[in-house]
Amino acid sequence: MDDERTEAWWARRAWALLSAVRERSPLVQRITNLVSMDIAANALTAAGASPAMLHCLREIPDFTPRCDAVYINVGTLSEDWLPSMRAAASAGRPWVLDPVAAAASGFRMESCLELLVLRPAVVRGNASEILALAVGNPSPPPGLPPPFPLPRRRRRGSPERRAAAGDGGGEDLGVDSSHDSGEALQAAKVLAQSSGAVIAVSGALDFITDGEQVISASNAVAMMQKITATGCAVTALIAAFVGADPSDALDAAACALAIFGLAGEIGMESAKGPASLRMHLIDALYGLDEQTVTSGVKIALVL
Ligand SMILES: Nc1ncnc2c1ncn2[C@@H]1O[C@H](COP(=O)(O)OP(=O)(O)O)[C@@H](O)[C@H]1O
Ligand SMILES: Cc1ncsc1CCOP(=O)(O)O
Ligand SMILES: [Mg+2]
Repeated sequence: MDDERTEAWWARRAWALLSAVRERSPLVQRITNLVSMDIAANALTAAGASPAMLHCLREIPDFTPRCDAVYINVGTLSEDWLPSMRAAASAGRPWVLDPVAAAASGFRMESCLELLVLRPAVVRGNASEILALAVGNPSPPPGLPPPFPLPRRRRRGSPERRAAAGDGGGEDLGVDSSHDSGEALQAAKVLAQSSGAVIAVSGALDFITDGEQVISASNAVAMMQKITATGCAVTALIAAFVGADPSDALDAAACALAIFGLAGEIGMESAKGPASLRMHLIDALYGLDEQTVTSGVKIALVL
Protein backbone atom coordinates (compact mmCIF):
# COMPACT_ATOMS: atom_id res chain seq x y z
CA MET A 1 0.00 0.00 0.00
CA ASP A 2 1.38 3.45 -0.82
CA ASP A 3 1.74 6.27 1.67
CA GLU A 4 -0.85 8.35 -0.16
CA ARG A 5 -3.69 6.62 1.64
CA THR A 6 -4.54 9.53 3.90
CA GLU A 7 -7.91 10.23 5.47
CA ALA A 8 -8.69 12.46 2.47
CA TRP A 9 -7.75 9.68 0.05
CA TRP A 10 -10.14 7.28 1.78
CA ALA A 11 -12.89 9.90 1.74
CA ARG A 12 -12.54 10.26 -2.04
CA ARG A 13 -12.33 6.49 -2.48
CA ALA A 14 -15.52 5.93 -0.47
CA TRP A 15 -17.40 8.50 -2.55
CA ALA A 16 -16.02 7.04 -5.80
CA LEU A 17 -17.16 3.54 -4.84
CA LEU A 18 -20.63 4.66 -3.75
CA SER A 19 -20.89 6.62 -7.02
CA ALA A 20 -19.86 3.49 -8.95
CA VAL A 21 -22.65 1.53 -7.24
CA ARG A 22 -25.17 4.23 -8.15
CA GLU A 23 -23.97 4.47 -11.77
CA ARG A 24 -23.53 0.76 -12.50
CA SER A 25 -26.31 -0.60 -10.29
CA PRO A 26 -24.54 -3.96 -9.83
CA LEU A 27 -26.75 -7.03 -9.91
CA VAL A 28 -26.13 -8.88 -6.64
CA GLN A 29 -27.45 -12.42 -6.25
CA ARG A 30 -28.20 -13.13 -2.60
CA ILE A 31 -28.58 -16.57 -1.09
CA THR A 32 -29.36 -15.42 2.37
CA ASN A 33 -31.22 -16.05 5.57
CA LEU A 34 -34.94 -15.54 5.91
CA VAL A 35 -34.47 -12.83 8.56
CA SER A 36 -32.30 -10.46 6.51
CA MET A 37 -33.99 -10.75 3.12
CA ASP A 38 -35.99 -7.56 3.51
CA ILE A 39 -33.59 -5.20 5.29
CA ALA A 40 -30.59 -6.14 3.15
CA ALA A 41 -32.55 -5.88 -0.11
CA ASN A 42 -33.79 -2.44 0.94
CA ALA A 43 -30.29 -1.33 1.95
CA LEU A 44 -28.91 -2.45 -1.42
CA THR A 45 -31.68 -0.78 -3.37
CA ALA A 46 -31.26 2.46 -1.38
CA ALA A 47 -27.53 2.41 -2.12
CA GLY A 48 -28.21 2.04 -5.85
CA ALA A 49 -27.55 -1.68 -6.36
CA SER A 50 -29.91 -4.30 -7.75
CA PRO A 51 -30.48 -7.21 -5.34
CA ALA A 52 -32.02 -10.52 -6.40
CA MET A 53 -32.82 -13.42 -4.07
CA LEU A 54 -32.42 -16.69 -5.94
CA HIS A 55 -31.56 -19.93 -4.21
CA CYS A 56 -32.95 -22.61 -6.53
CA LEU A 57 -30.10 -24.84 -7.74
CA ARG A 58 -31.64 -25.17 -11.19
CA GLU A 59 -31.59 -21.41 -11.77
CA ILE A 60 -27.95 -20.87 -10.87
CA PRO A 61 -26.30 -21.90 -14.19
CA ASP A 62 -28.47 -19.40 -16.08
CA PHE A 63 -28.49 -16.58 -13.60
CA THR A 64 -25.34 -16.42 -11.49
CA PRO A 65 -22.77 -15.96 -14.30
CA ARG A 66 -24.65 -12.81 -15.33
CA CYS A 67 -24.42 -11.25 -11.87
CA ASP A 68 -21.86 -8.65 -10.87
CA ALA A 69 -21.42 -10.22 -7.43
CA VAL A 70 -22.80 -13.02 -5.28
CA TYR A 71 -23.63 -12.82 -1.58
CA ILE A 72 -23.89 -15.98 0.51
CA ASN A 73 -25.14 -15.93 4.09
CA VAL A 74 -25.56 -19.07 6.22
CA GLY A 75 -27.90 -17.51 8.79
CA THR A 76 -30.78 -19.93 8.18
CA LEU A 77 -28.70 -22.66 6.56
CA SER A 78 -30.43 -25.82 5.42
CA GLU A 79 -29.23 -28.95 3.65
CA ASP A 80 -31.41 -27.97 0.69
CA TRP A 81 -29.67 -24.62 0.21
CA LEU A 82 -26.06 -25.73 0.63
CA PRO A 83 -25.71 -27.15 -2.93
CA SER A 84 -26.99 -23.83 -4.31
CA MET A 85 -24.45 -21.97 -2.18
CA ARG A 86 -21.65 -24.19 -3.50
CA ALA A 87 -22.79 -23.73 -7.10
CA ALA A 88 -23.19 -19.95 -6.83
CA ALA A 89 -19.79 -19.60 -5.15
CA SER A 90 -18.24 -21.61 -7.97
CA ALA A 91 -19.84 -19.67 -10.83
CA GLY A 92 -16.84 -17.45 -11.45
CA ARG A 93 -18.26 -14.24 -10.06
CA PRO A 94 -16.74 -12.29 -7.15
CA TRP A 95 -18.54 -13.37 -4.02
CA VAL A 96 -18.85 -12.46 -0.36
CA LEU A 97 -19.56 -14.70 2.64
CA ASP A 98 -21.40 -13.86 5.87
CA PRO A 99 -20.73 -16.72 8.33
CA VAL A 100 -23.65 -15.99 10.68
CA ALA A 101 -23.30 -17.89 13.97
CA ALA A 102 -20.53 -20.04 12.48
CA ALA A 103 -20.10 -21.95 15.75
CA ALA A 104 -23.78 -22.76 16.21
CA SER A 105 -23.40 -26.34 14.97
CA GLY A 106 -20.91 -28.72 13.41
CA PHE A 107 -22.88 -28.65 10.15
CA ARG A 108 -22.74 -24.87 9.98
CA MET A 109 -19.01 -24.74 10.75
CA GLU A 110 -18.24 -27.45 8.17
CA SER A 111 -20.35 -25.63 5.59
CA CYS A 112 -18.60 -22.31 6.25
CA LEU A 113 -15.17 -23.93 5.99
CA GLU A 114 -16.18 -25.70 2.78
CA LEU A 115 -17.40 -22.42 1.30
CA LEU A 116 -14.22 -20.67 2.41
CA VAL A 117 -12.23 -23.02 0.15
CA LEU A 118 -14.25 -21.65 -2.80
CA ARG A 119 -12.35 -18.35 -2.47
CA PRO A 120 -14.72 -15.60 -1.39
CA ALA A 121 -13.39 -12.12 -2.13
CA VAL A 122 -14.51 -10.98 1.33
CA VAL A 123 -15.75 -12.63 4.53
CA ARG A 124 -17.53 -10.25 6.93
CA GLY A 125 -18.52 -11.42 10.37
CA ASN A 126 -18.74 -10.19 13.91
CA ALA A 127 -15.80 -10.90 16.24
CA SER A 128 -17.17 -14.18 17.63
CA GLU A 129 -17.84 -15.50 14.11
CA ILE A 130 -14.36 -14.63 12.82
CA LEU A 131 -12.72 -16.14 15.92
CA ALA A 132 -14.76 -19.34 15.51
CA LEU A 133 -13.86 -19.65 11.81
CA ALA A 134 -10.17 -19.07 12.47
CA VAL A 135 -10.10 -21.71 15.18
CA GLY A 136 -12.19 -24.12 13.09
CA ASN A 137 -9.97 -23.66 10.05
CA PRO A 138 -7.81 -26.80 9.80
CA SER A 139 -4.97 -25.21 7.81
CA PRO A 140 -3.57 -22.04 9.35
CA PRO A 141 -0.57 -20.77 7.37
CA PRO A 142 2.87 -21.80 8.65
CA GLY A 143 4.86 -19.23 10.58
CA LEU A 144 1.89 -17.29 11.93
CA PRO A 145 1.01 -17.37 15.60
CA PRO A 146 -2.43 -18.94 16.00
CA PRO A 147 -5.24 -16.81 17.39
CA PHE A 148 -5.03 -18.70 20.71
CA PRO A 149 -5.75 -18.53 23.54
CA LEU A 150 -9.27 -17.61 22.66
CA PRO A 151 -10.43 -14.47 24.46
CA ARG A 152 -13.04 -15.13 27.11
CA ARG A 153 -16.61 -14.71 25.98
CA ARG A 154 -18.34 -11.58 27.21
CA ARG A 155 -21.82 -12.44 28.46
CA ARG A 156 -24.69 -10.30 27.21
CA GLY A 157 -27.10 -8.38 29.44
CA SER A 158 -26.57 -6.97 32.92
CA PRO A 159 -25.20 -9.30 35.64
CA GLU A 160 -28.58 -8.99 37.42
CA ARG A 161 -30.56 -10.05 34.34
CA ARG A 162 -28.18 -12.92 33.67
CA ALA A 163 -28.42 -14.14 37.27
CA ALA A 164 -32.22 -13.92 37.11
CA ALA A 165 -32.14 -15.98 33.90
CA GLY A 166 -29.97 -18.62 35.58
CA ASP A 167 -27.00 -17.85 33.32
CA GLY A 168 -24.10 -19.88 34.61
CA GLY A 169 -21.74 -18.72 31.83
CA GLY A 170 -22.23 -21.57 29.34
CA GLU A 171 -21.61 -21.50 25.56
CA ASP A 172 -23.04 -18.62 23.59
CA LEU A 173 -24.10 -19.87 20.18
CA GLY A 174 -26.32 -17.03 18.96
CA VAL A 175 -25.96 -14.59 16.07
CA ASP A 176 -24.61 -11.71 18.21
CA SER A 177 -20.99 -11.25 19.14
CA SER A 178 -19.69 -11.92 22.62
CA HIS A 179 -16.27 -10.51 21.77
CA ASP A 180 -14.96 -7.09 20.77
CA SER A 181 -13.61 -6.66 17.25
CA GLY A 182 -10.06 -6.04 18.48
CA GLU A 183 -10.03 -9.48 20.11
CA ALA A 184 -10.53 -11.04 16.67
CA LEU A 185 -7.91 -9.02 14.81
CA GLN A 186 -5.15 -11.62 15.00
CA ALA A 187 -7.65 -14.33 14.04
CA ALA A 188 -8.77 -12.22 11.08
CA LYS A 189 -5.19 -11.87 9.83
CA VAL A 190 -4.58 -15.61 10.15
CA LEU A 191 -7.84 -16.37 8.37
CA ALA A 192 -7.07 -13.89 5.58
CA GLN A 193 -3.67 -15.48 4.98
CA SER A 194 -5.01 -19.03 4.99
CA SER A 195 -8.10 -18.35 2.86
CA GLY A 196 -6.87 -15.61 0.51
CA ALA A 197 -10.00 -13.62 1.33
CA VAL A 198 -10.24 -10.14 2.75
CA ILE A 199 -11.59 -10.56 6.28
CA ALA A 200 -13.78 -7.85 7.80
CA VAL A 201 -14.59 -7.93 11.53
CA SER A 202 -17.44 -5.61 12.50
CA GLY A 203 -17.94 -3.98 15.88
CA ALA A 204 -17.59 -0.58 17.50
CA LEU A 205 -14.45 -0.37 15.40
CA ASP A 206 -14.55 -2.37 12.16
CA PHE A 207 -11.28 -3.99 11.07
CA ILE A 208 -10.59 -5.05 7.50
CA THR A 209 -7.50 -7.05 6.57
CA ASP A 210 -5.97 -8.96 3.69
CA GLY A 211 -3.57 -10.64 6.09
CA GLU A 212 -0.95 -7.91 5.76
CA GLN A 213 -2.59 -4.51 5.84
CA VAL A 214 -5.18 -3.65 8.47
CA ILE A 215 -7.72 -0.88 7.87
CA SER A 216 -10.15 0.45 10.46
CA ALA A 217 -13.57 1.99 9.84
CA SER A 218 -15.02 3.78 12.83
CA ASN A 219 -18.41 5.06 11.73
CA ALA A 220 -21.67 3.53 13.10
CA VAL A 221 -23.69 3.76 16.32
CA ALA A 222 -24.21 1.10 18.99
CA MET A 223 -28.00 1.10 18.40
CA MET A 224 -27.33 -0.65 15.08
CA GLN A 225 -26.77 -3.85 17.06
CA LYS A 226 -30.38 -3.63 18.25
CA ILE A 227 -31.72 -3.99 14.71
CA THR A 228 -31.70 -7.56 13.54
CA ALA A 229 -29.68 -8.27 10.41
CA THR A 230 -27.69 -5.04 10.19
CA GLY A 231 -24.59 -7.26 9.92
CA CYS A 232 -26.20 -9.15 7.04
CA ALA A 233 -27.13 -5.84 5.39
CA VAL A 234 -23.61 -4.41 5.60
CA THR A 235 -22.16 -7.62 4.16
CA ALA A 236 -24.63 -7.28 1.28
CA LEU A 237 -23.43 -3.70 0.77
CA ILE A 238 -19.85 -4.98 0.64
CA ALA A 239 -20.95 -7.37 -2.13
CA ALA A 240 -22.48 -4.44 -4.04
CA PHE A 241 -19.25 -2.45 -3.72
CA VAL A 242 -17.21 -5.45 -4.91
CA GLY A 243 -19.64 -5.90 -7.81
CA ALA A 244 -19.36 -2.26 -8.85
CA ASP A 245 -15.54 -2.31 -8.70
CA PRO A 246 -13.95 -5.75 -8.26
CA SER A 247 -10.40 -4.32 -8.51
CA ASP A 248 -9.76 -4.06 -4.76
CA ALA A 249 -11.84 -6.01 -2.25
CA LEU A 250 -10.02 -4.46 0.73
CA ASP A 251 -11.07 -0.95 -0.32
CA ALA A 252 -14.59 -2.11 -1.15
CA ALA A 253 -15.10 -3.73 2.26
CA ALA A 254 -13.64 -0.78 4.21
CA CYS A 255 -15.64 1.82 2.28
CA ALA A 256 -18.92 -0.14 2.46
CA LEU A 257 -18.57 -0.58 6.24
CA ALA A 258 -17.79 3.12 6.73
CA ILE A 259 -20.66 4.25 4.50
CA PHE A 260 -23.15 1.94 6.18
CA GLY A 261 -21.95 3.19 9.58
CA LEU A 262 -22.22 6.80 8.42
CA ALA A 263 -25.82 6.17 7.33
CA GLY A 264 -26.42 4.78 10.83
CA GLU A 265 -24.95 7.90 12.43
CA ILE A 266 -27.14 10.19 10.30
CA GLY A 267 -30.18 7.97 10.84
CA MET A 268 -29.65 8.09 14.60
CA GLU A 269 -30.13 11.87 14.57
CA SER A 270 -33.84 11.30 13.79
CA ALA A 271 -34.39 7.88 15.36
CA LYS A 272 -36.23 7.13 18.60
CA GLY A 273 -35.12 3.50 18.85
CA PRO A 274 -34.20 0.47 16.73
CA ALA A 275 -37.34 0.41 14.59
CA SER A 276 -37.09 4.04 13.51
CA LEU A 277 -33.31 3.77 13.15
CA ARG A 278 -33.86 0.97 10.63
CA MET A 279 -36.02 3.31 8.55
CA HIS A 280 -33.81 6.39 8.94
CA LEU A 281 -30.63 4.42 8.19
CA ILE A 282 -32.06 3.29 4.86
CA ASP A 283 -33.22 6.84 4.09
CA ALA A 284 -29.77 8.19 4.98
CA LEU A 285 -28.05 5.65 2.73
CA TYR A 286 -30.27 6.75 -0.13
CA GLY A 287 -29.61 10.45 0.49
CA LEU A 288 -25.83 10.45 0.97
CA ASP A 289 -24.12 13.17 -1.08
CA GLU A 290 -20.48 13.88 -1.84
CA GLN A 291 -19.99 16.46 0.92
CA THR A 292 -21.56 14.22 3.57
CA VAL A 293 -19.52 11.17 2.54
CA THR A 294 -16.18 12.90 2.13
CA SER A 295 -16.47 14.78 5.42
CA GLY A 296 -18.09 11.91 7.34
CA VAL A 297 -16.33 8.62 6.66
CA LYS A 298 -13.67 7.62 9.15
CA ILE A 299 -11.30 5.12 7.57
CA ALA A 300 -7.64 4.73 8.52
CA LEU A 301 -4.69 2.49 7.90
CA VAL A 302 -3.89 0.75 11.20
CA LEU A 303 -0.90 -1.39 10.14
N1 LIG B 1 -20.60 -1.46 19.62
C1 LIG B 1 -20.87 -0.92 18.42
N2 LIG B 1 -20.88 0.42 18.27
C2 LIG B 1 -21.15 0.99 17.08
N3 LIG B 1 -21.45 0.27 15.96
C3 LIG B 1 -21.45 -1.07 16.05
C4 LIG B 1 -21.16 -1.74 17.28
N4 LIG B 1 -21.23 -3.08 17.05
C5 LIG B 1 -21.56 -3.23 15.76
N5 LIG B 1 -21.68 -2.03 15.15
C6 LIG B 1 -22.04 -1.81 13.73
O1 LIG B 1 -23.23 -2.54 13.49
C7 LIG B 1 -23.20 -3.13 12.18
C8 LIG B 1 -23.42 -4.64 12.32
O2 LIG B 1 -22.28 -5.19 12.93
P1 LIG B 1 -22.35 -6.40 13.97
O3 LIG B 1 -23.40 -6.12 15.00
O4 LIG B 1 -20.96 -6.60 14.47
O5 LIG B 1 -22.75 -7.59 13.02
P2 LIG B 1 -23.71 -8.82 13.26
O6 LIG B 1 -25.10 -8.22 13.15
O7 LIG B 1 -23.40 -9.76 12.17
O8 LIG B 1 -23.41 -9.35 14.63
C9 LIG B 1 -21.87 -2.74 11.58
O9 LIG B 1 -22.08 -1.64 10.72
C10 LIG B 1 -21.01 -2.34 12.77
O10 LIG B 1 -20.06 -1.35 12.42
C1 LIG C 1 -31.58 -13.71 14.07
C2 LIG C 1 -31.09 -14.57 12.97
N1 LIG C 1 -31.24 -15.93 13.02
C3 LIG C 1 -30.73 -16.53 11.95
S1 LIG C 1 -30.08 -15.45 10.83
C4 LIG C 1 -30.46 -14.14 11.82
C5 LIG C 1 -30.13 -12.75 11.46
C6 LIG C 1 -28.73 -12.45 11.82
O1 LIG C 1 -28.38 -11.14 11.40
P1 LIG C 1 -27.05 -10.46 11.82
O2 LIG C 1 -25.93 -11.42 11.60
O3 LIG C 1 -26.93 -9.28 10.94
O4 LIG C 1 -27.19 -10.10 13.27
MG1 LIG D 1 -24.09 -11.52 11.53
